[in-house]
Amino acid sequence: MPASVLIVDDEKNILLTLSQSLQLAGYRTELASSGQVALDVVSARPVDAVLMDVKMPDMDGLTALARLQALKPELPVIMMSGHGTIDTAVKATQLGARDFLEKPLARDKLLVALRNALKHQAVMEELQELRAQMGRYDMVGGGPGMQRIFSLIQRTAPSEGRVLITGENGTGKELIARALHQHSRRKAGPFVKLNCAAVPHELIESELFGHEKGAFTGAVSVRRGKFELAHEGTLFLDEIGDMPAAMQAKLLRVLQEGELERVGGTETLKVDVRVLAATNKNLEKEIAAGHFREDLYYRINVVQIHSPPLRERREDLPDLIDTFLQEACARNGRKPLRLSPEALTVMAAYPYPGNVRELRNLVERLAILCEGPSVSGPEAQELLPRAHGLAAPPAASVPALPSAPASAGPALPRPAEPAAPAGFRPRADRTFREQVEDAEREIILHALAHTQENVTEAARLLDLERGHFYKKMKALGLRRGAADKEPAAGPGGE
Ligand SMILES: Nc1ncnc2c1ncn2[C@@H]1O[C@H](COP(=O)(O)OP(=O)(O)OP(=O)(O)O)[C@@H](O)[C@H]1O
Repeated sequence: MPASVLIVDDEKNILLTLSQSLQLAGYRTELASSGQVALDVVSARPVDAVLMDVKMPDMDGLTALARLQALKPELPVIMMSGHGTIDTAVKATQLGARDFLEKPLARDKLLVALRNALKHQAVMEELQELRAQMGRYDMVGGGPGMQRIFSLIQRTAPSEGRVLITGENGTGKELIARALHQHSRRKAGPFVKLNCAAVPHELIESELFGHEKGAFTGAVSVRRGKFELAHEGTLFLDEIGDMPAAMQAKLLRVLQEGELERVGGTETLKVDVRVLAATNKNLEKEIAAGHFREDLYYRINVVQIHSPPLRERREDLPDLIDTFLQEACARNGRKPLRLSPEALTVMAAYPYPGNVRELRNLVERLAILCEGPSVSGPEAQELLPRAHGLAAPPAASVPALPSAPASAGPALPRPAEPAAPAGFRPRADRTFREQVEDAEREIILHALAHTQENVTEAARLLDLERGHFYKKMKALGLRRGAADKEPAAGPGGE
């Protein structure tokens, strides 16, 4: 349907000439002889754009513009005037006019202004829609990759279909699983997670199916498994590619029959669970190598959602950085920080082998270490792992960071131990104590980054007792972030 333009002018000839001209260009037109009539039309029915004279009796164009903006702030209005002064044009723009044209109007200019206004409008509407979707899914990113994911979530969530979510570590697979649950018919039920890679092989069966009292040494009481806990809800099997072969066969049976027995039990339990699974492995290759059952693969892979690595969707970086920066500033009780364009350029060039999780950690460090109010290019450069090959900047306020892998490999490599902050330079403007604290903070943040924010694992890596590690974090002003993956109870706790 052609776009409709409301033309507002007290001169009848102008109304008719403009109307003819716009209709010839393919627009529908409505005519209003005063500001008040324009307001009535806009209140009564949808209009795509307004073209309005400034000088009119009764209500002048600027007053009408202010009222139209109050009524429909998103409606694009182009003002026109035969007596246009710079002052009037500035005022009109301040009031929200999209453009200002001088009379007599040149047809070409008018059509270009109108086309631009409508295009701008369409982009704004699209953005609003995306923002609404992001808000709905707790996920940030307006690029084509994320749009595809939002659209798949929207279509898949309400079904009972099993979904396999693939992608490198830290790309947001768990967020996708949670969004699928939150928008499913099971949303009032539980969302239960099991990280198959985090549970010792000998315990995975009892984690999934539960056990009876005395089933094995240490089974001192009956315990319900994740399947039972997820009854009438969703079970998210993270890192399913790491599930031991014997368990794959047992899982297949539950998926086929919806029945299970607790370890050491004889009673058959019926469960109503939707299973979502995620992996950073290529399961087809795992099948070819004999590590994963093909029949299980087809059972869990009814719909596949791939979460691309961050380096393949750099267009999402500004939004992600902005969101994480504001969150981190609020969490650390500091005024909002801004990223300078130079800092954004530096950050956009980094490959993020640890994907969004790594970005989030880097931004958290910025919020803790940068003095602000805006992050400079050298500060951002100093923050990024050196192995990325960026030239060392002159002395900056952020201490140097340890090396990290330069390649953008398929998964975030985890060193056995976090490296000490190599390249740490003494600084004349910090006391010895402050520099020691800076270094401690760096080591802790680095350990957390390499254990995917798992506090227990990070403490273990640094050979610190967990309670001591917490105290140290607190003393250094580091709080547990929202992304903290510390399990609440038992391995893979939700
Ligand atoms: N699109 C996004 N918007 C906002 N935050 C995101 C987005 N994607 C990922 N994150 C954040 O990045 C971190 C890692 O996300 P998540 O745990 O979902 O990744 P994952 O792919 O499941 O990782 P892993 O494979 O290591 O378990 C979390 O803090 C999450 O909130």
